Amino acid sequence: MRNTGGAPNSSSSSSGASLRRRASSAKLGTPIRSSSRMSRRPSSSMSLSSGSSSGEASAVYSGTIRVSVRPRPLDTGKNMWVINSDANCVFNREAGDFFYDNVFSPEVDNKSVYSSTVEPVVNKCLEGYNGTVFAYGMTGSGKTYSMQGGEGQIGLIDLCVEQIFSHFDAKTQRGAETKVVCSYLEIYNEKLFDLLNPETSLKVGNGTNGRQSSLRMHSASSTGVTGSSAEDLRIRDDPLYGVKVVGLTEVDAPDAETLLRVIRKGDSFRRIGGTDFNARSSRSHAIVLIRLTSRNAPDAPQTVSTLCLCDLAGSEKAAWQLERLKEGSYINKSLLALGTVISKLSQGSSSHIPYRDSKLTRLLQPSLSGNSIISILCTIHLSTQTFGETVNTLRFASRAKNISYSVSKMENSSFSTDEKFVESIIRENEKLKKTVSQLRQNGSASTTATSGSTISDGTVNANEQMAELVAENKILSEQLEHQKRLNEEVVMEQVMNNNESLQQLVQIQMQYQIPDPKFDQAILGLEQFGKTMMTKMEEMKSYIMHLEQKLSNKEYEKALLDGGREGDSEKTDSQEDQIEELQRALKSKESIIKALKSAKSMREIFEPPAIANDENRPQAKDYLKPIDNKV
Ligand SMILES: Nc1ncnc2c1ncn2[C@@H]1O[C@H](COP(=O)(O)OP(=O)(O)OP(=O)(O)O)[C@@H](O)[C@H]1O
Repeated sequence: MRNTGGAPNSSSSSSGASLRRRASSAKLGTPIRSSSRMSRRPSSSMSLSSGSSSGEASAVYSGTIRVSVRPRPLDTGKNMWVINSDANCVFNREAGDFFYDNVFSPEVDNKSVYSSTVEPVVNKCLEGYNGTVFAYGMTGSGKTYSMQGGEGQIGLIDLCVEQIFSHFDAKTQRGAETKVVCSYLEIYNEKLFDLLNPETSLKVGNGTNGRQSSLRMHSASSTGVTGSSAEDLRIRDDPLYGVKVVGLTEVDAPDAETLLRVIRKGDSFRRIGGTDFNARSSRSHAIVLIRLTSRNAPDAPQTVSTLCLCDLAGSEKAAWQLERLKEGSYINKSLLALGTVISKLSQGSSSHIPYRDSKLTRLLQPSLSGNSIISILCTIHLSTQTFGETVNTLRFASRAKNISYSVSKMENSSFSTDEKFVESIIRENEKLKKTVSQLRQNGSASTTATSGSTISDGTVNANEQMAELVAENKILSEQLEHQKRLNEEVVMEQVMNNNESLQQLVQIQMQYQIPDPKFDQAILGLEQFGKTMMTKMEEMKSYIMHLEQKLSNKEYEKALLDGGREGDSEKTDSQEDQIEELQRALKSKESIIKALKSAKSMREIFEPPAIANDENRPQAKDYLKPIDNKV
């Protein structure tokens, strides 16, 4: 038998000498492959370099996927494989030798596996890089044992939680702000379920007896599948995270105990059932998402990263139970899709990567397409009975080892202009709100403390604040011009909030009659703001028309598909996704119309005689011309 698809060289000779010879190279982190493959990969498994994105210095982490193999201790049958942990090699006379970053001995404990496979990824996550860890292997080979733990062994997920909180607790003591948020979902029969949504009534899926029954929590059963049957969740594109699961529960975890409790609860809703190789087989892919946010000081950049921990369902040959057969076919189909994606990526293929072929690959798309540092733990059986499956797993592992990536740190100093803009505008808005409430207080103080137009100290203070506000507003207006369309919905909301705050300021000035030349500057600033708004409105109007045109084309295409190709559900799904996306984008139309109305009302405020009399100065109304709201 020969290895193909990026698998290491086959060797028919005794492995001893070749293993030792290769050990030194493997330890240096240089994968043993044909020279052409080696030249495509970075020389070390993971490296940190400084890169540049959009003209800004940002740390870029380059490396290959870290691949480790963990054999399960043999219960019965003959051992078919030689495991050489020193050389990080798995060998079989027929299949050849396979080299990875780590090959563990069957006796190894979870802590040792953790320190070589997951800890380096978590370290990087804590610095602000996204990280993904997944356990892959045939049914009963030890994925859940590794990820969740069992038989006195703490799981890799728990060890992640420990590491995260020991780091964050120390950081918090040094004055940093930290936040941990967790989500947990499963993919069962190509549907997505929220494992942190216990509110939803739980039903048991069709068991082998074909009946439906209700359960509160799972219980291991060799005849039925247990777990939640909440609504199927949808995946959609997201400009910040690549993809997003709509409506997925996010739970704040202030400490390790809470996070572990949340994850355990999720575990309890996972679907399990019995297979030939595992009486408590996970029948779904389970994905824990832990989002880490930290800021060393209030003015320091914020670091955001996501750690994605996946316990995949195990591949298996055709099962004897009808329900297992159906699940098995979904599991195998999604693992096949993952294999295809890995294979294409490992070939450096510039052709289409079929991420949309399964929910699993679609969810892992951002990670696999270079947004995340990845470590894969492949679990294997050593027995004769499972020889074919083990070879398949090792080949998958070899292909994964060929994939290289460059991941950027998720720090808001390296966010795109849009994200920075939204962040800054939110901060500005907070400041404006504070100023407005201070002015309100000062204004009422001055009204009670003075008679006629005498100004109190409080009002002078208010004017200083207003001058600051004008300066801030100018910056804000400049930033506005740079914002891109993708974020327009969020941006419009923020712009309107600012607009409202500014209008409140003008109203306060009029109400309390604060005579100060600085106020004129404020008005100029507001005019500039209005002008910028108008330019933006025009841009948005044409963008909306473009979206509406696209939407009607898509609806037409979908109608054709619905009518002509009933069976092609994937195509129509993707069409529906696109239509929903467009409809969502079009929602901003409402915001724009609201903003236009708001701008018009601002124009009416700008008509106080003292300002309108100055003929040499451009008037707010020059910019704030009424606009046809029909777009
Ligand atoms: N390294 C190991 N050491 C000791 N026992 C193990 C090891 N790996 C797995 N086991 C045992 O083997 C059984 C099956 O393991 P596990 O449930 O982790 O398999 P799995 O790969 O998750 O299977 P599935 O895909 O069917 O869910 C369990 O009883 C587990 O305790």
